[in-house]
Amino acid sequence: MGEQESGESGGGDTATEQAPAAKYALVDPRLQGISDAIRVVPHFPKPGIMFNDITALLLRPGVFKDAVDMFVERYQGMAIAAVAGIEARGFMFGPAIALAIGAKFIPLRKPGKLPGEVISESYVLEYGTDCLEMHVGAIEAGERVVVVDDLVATGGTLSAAIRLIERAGADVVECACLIGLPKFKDFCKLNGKPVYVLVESRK
Ligand SMILES: O=P(O)(O)OC[C@H]1O[C@H](OP(=O)(O)OP(=O)(O)O)[C@H](O)[C@@H]1O
Ligand SMILES: Nc1ncnc2[nH]cnc12
Repeated sequence: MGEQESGESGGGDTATEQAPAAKYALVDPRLQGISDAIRVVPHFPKPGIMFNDITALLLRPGVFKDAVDMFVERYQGMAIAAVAGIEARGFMFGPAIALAIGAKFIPLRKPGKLPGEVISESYVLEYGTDCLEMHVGAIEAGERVVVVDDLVATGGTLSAAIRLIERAGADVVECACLIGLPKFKDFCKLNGKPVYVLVESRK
């Protein structure tokens, strides 16, 4: 696999030359179900954005479990102390992964939501700007962390998450997303950290 780790890349050229329905068949059959369960909504939340909606996947317990299982299989046994989930959609996958691998879950929240002392990092989005916050003391120096979100587009959100965790002295082992937008293929790593993506956005 390349520096942008991808669940779809393991089958090499043979997989990418298949008809769309068989795109992931030679890599891991679960990936096709995951890809098919993601709804693409054109022009949401504003014109020109092809919105990848994971709520349809959440309605299908078998597919939802496949996605969580694939991350669990990747990170179990890697001495991961914490899974950091990005609000809001990273909260839908991160806790299940954390429990399964015996790690703590750290919510990285949008501004003003955490009651304790926080550190903050701002970032630029595909459709705006935002900020992530983490409680001081949630993580200890030297701990190994996986950052989880549903999707990577520009990589700005994950980069802010990495900066937050590194400011606390912890080690980001990898970032994990269900979906990578095609333009993200141009990135190799974010802040020097690998990004593992299960499927590429269909449109
Ligand atoms: O790679 P990027 O360009 O940074 O974009 C990816 C981020 O955008 C979406 O979240 P959004 O900010 O829309 O917030 P939400 O989860 O609260 O809807 C998505 O869930 C990622 O967190
Ligand atoms: N195209 C997209 N679909 C869903 N979430 C997103 N976050 C940023 N870009 C997105």
